[in-house]
Amino acid sequence: MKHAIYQMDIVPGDPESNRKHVKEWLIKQVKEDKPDIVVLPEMWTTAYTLDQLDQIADLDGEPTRSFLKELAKRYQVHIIGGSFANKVEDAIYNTALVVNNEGEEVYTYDKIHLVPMLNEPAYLTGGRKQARVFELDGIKMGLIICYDLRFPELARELALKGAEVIYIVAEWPSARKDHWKALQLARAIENQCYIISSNRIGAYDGVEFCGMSLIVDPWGTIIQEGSEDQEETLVETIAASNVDRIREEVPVFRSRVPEMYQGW
Ligand SMILES: O=C(O)CCC(=O)C(=O)O
Repeated sequence: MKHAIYQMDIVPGDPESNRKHVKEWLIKQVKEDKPDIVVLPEMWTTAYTLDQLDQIADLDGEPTRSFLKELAKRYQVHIIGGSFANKVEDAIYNTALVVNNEGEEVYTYDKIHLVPMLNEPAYLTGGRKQARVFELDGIKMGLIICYDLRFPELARELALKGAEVIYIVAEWPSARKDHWKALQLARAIENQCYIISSNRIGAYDGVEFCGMSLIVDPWGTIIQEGSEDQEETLVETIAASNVDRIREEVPVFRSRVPEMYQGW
């Protein structure tokens, strides 16, 4: 499955302009080197303009949901649609959306863990729906959002539900870039699955973001790594058969003793 991961910069507080930018990028990708699936970063419509979200967040997923569905259908590409601020009644969620290449919504997820360091809990509501595994082209996939990466329980839960690939959509700051990389390697090694991330570059409100989008294979080897400061696209074809091979070679899942980890 050929991936194109977009490590993009984001215009703060201007969803229209970011949607236009993503559309132009996708059309170019499809023309040059058609991917099967594309991946966008966290909060790519607005960036972390938390104090403006009440005015500029999507309402019940619109218009970003229709925008992504239309793009996916027209260009016949699956879209891991990063995440966007999404107002539902009085609450604003950090919502991720996945659509298939027929323009159908296959998964939606609200970021569970909110970031105290960015004051997220003052503006956003944490998701309380269980993360699920979804399937595209016969590959089982999970998705987490940025700070969720620090909670191994969540990635493990997805792996136990069968995820062969876990996507991470992020706006991860440069100040903690070593954690960004190390945690992704750990999640790939311990869960023996692909970890594929899209992180923004650029800066907002004094916070710099570190790019370094990654494709890590189920052995924990980095097969692609984005730069720290350039908009760029990582293109890579992955084969889910590597997951089974590595799980046979080092049979961690068969060696688990779950009754010893209760209370996790
Ligand atoms: O955990 C971190 O250090 C960064 C998390 C973050 O920036 C986010 O979830 O948006």
